[in-house]
Amino acid sequence: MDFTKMHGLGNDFVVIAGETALPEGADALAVRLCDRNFGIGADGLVFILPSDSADFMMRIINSDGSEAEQCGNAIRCVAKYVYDNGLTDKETITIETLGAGAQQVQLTVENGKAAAVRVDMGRPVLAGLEVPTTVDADPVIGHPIEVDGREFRFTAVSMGNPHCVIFVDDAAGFDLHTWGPKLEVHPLFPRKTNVEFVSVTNRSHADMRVWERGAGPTLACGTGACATVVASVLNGLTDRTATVSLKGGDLLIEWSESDNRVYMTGPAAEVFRGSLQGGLQ
Ligand SMILES: N[C@H](CCC[C@H](N)C(=O)O)C(=O)O
Repeated sequence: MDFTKMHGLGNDFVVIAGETALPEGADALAVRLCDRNFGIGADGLVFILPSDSADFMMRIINSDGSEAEQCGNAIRCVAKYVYDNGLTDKETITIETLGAGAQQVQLTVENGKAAAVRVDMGRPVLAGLEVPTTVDADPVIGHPIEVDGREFRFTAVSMGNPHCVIFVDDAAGFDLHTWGPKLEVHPLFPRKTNVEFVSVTNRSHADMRVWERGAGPTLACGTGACATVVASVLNGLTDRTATVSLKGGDLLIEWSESDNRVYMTGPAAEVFRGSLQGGLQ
């Protein structure tokens, strides 16, 4: 069983193509392969599968074995993989995910390889009960949430997966490891949540650090960057097009006023290829 190690701004994945459906035990396999000491090491395990409604389907399993509905950095990696490996010759393709259906993906090709990738990440879901949260409001902006005696104010956004966006003075210096895991499992989020700490520097730029549901601290989060710009607009802090700087690099995000869809542009990279001894067991 061959695999390809890829990343989007350091948010890294083991990518497996060629299966016709999600294999039995994909959760346990993700835990094993994503282990950075005893496995390959990655934030998630990604399967490229056939689709009835798009050119390809992507399914993503976090390193803790939980399946996510959507993954922005992984979808750019999948787009690069299918083009670079000749599974398609189209530079505009569609990829289906559980959380957003068939999404249009535009490749920028350089020297025969996909370089930058622009993804239609779909429409944000802002109704609190649909994110989901337990807050019956639409949208949920600046809502109080308390953990260990400390109160934060969050804005809730779903990009197919849930996000808890909190504005702080210094995202890069914020104590992500203390507060991220507590907020990830807060009862206000029935399906847990990704947590973004954001400091806005001007109308077209924000710094963001992320604690991901099911993966912990990652260097970048594509859906989180989308949620960051949506929340920043809802809070009157940025314009609808902004660059989000993550620990692993920058993503350009546009929340289009005309179609209410969020577009994400960023890189994807292949690091190495390998084969799994003993297949998918
Ligand atoms: N951990 C996320 C999935 C990966 C999202 C992130 N890596 C991205 O690039 O969007 C979740 O459980 O919702």
